[in-house]
Amino acid sequence: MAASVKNKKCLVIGGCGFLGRHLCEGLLERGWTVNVFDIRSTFEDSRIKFFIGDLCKKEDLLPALEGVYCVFHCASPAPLSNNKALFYKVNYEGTRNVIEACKEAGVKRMVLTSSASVVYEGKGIRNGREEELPYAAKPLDYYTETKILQERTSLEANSDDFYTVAIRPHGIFGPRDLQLVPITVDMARKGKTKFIIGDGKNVVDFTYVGNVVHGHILAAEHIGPGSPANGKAYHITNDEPIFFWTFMTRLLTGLGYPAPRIHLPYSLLYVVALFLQFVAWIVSPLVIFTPSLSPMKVALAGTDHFYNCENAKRDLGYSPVFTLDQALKLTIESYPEMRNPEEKKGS
Ligand SMILES: NC(=O)C1=CN([C@@H]2O[C@H](COP(=O)(O)OP(=O)(O)OC[C@H]3O[C@@H](n4cnc5c(N)ncnc54)[C@H](OP(=O)(O)O)[C@@H]3O)[C@@H](O)[C@H]2O)C=CC1
Ligand SMILES: CC(C)=CCC[C@@H](C)[C@H]1CC[C@H]2C3=C(CC[C@]12C)[C@@]1(C)CCC(=O)C[C@@H]1CC3
Repeated sequence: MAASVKNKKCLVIGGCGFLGRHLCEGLLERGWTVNVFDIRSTFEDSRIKFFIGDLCKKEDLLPALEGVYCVFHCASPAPLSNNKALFYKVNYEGTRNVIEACKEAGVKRMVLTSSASVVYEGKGIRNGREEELPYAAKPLDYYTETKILQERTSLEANSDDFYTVAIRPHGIFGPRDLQLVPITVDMARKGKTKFIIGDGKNVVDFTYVGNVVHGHILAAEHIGPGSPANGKAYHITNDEPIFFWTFMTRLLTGLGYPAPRIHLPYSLLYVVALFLQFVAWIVSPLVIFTPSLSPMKVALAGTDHFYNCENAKRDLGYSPVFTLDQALKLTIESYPEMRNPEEKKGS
């Protein structure tokens, strides 16, 4: 049964990021008192108390944890940054630090933002269930490798004195998104979205940020003494699997760009991505460069990866609040600056 959270105080670690800020807005609407902890400041809100610091430093965290009922840990370095040292420092060592600081400050609950990619290693996943999918034995990138360590550490910390739960969103998109929409538009403006990787029939989940926020808040309201959610991981999706390339076509055409139309062999692109990754590794002692075509991106664009969220429905009372149609409309409308500048000239 969901606990009453009226005026309970939470801390959103990573609250100045894409998901974090939406989470703060959702929590405030739900009646929570919200503190934000982040390494940077990106917005102001008189209802929120901001703490700027590094989650890897306990002395930075402790003041922000005073009187906190639940911590939402959704901080991470940028998923596609490929910075191995930073991923380990923040996602693994930093999360251990967050757990220690929570216990020292007497915080009893933590909701971790994990990722559905923790079970993904480039092979197709269709309607994947949490209890049927092991952690990826061969993660495709350092980000995923450290998200696995982060989730495992967080769930192992679960006890009757400190309740933890992990939310595994997949392919989050929405207003103020820093990954999916900006990268896709950048590719479109460089003429790189005319290609379809593979046969274009791979089915995936994309999850609207409002639904991810809803899942996080439900998780915080449900963990506690005797809850089946304690120490568990939950897939949170839109529950509307879609062809990856149908989603991309709707996003691109909705922003005034042409639809992808030229098929390229998946295996060829994957080999090219592996070669570029090898070259980047060879030259890394001299220069750091992150190829835009990575094995992870190619795999995500060319294989099935959609997940079952029945466990979240059963244990958390989750169901998506926004449909994919509503979500795409809200997202496209929120990005006037991302529209194709050529469409005006053509009209
Ligand atoms: N975007 C997606 O599609 C998905 C995201 N996720 C997970 O959701 C969470 C949020 O992702 P998203 O909102 O996209 O990411 P963002 O990068 O937008 O937000 C993360 C925030 O955490 C901050 N941060 C990073 N390092 C530290 C640190 N050492 N101390 C304090 N704050 C720090 C970031 O600051 P800075 O920008 O300066 O690094 C940023 O403000 C992440 O855990 C991610 O793994 C899971 C599935 C899909
Ligand atoms: C037309 C075309 C190929 C556009 C590129 C879209 C990509 C930028 C996104 C498609 C799937 C997205 C995705 C993530 C980042 C952006 C994409 C690769 C994550 C890796 C972000 C962090 C996660 O935890 C998992 C996400 C999986 C899906």
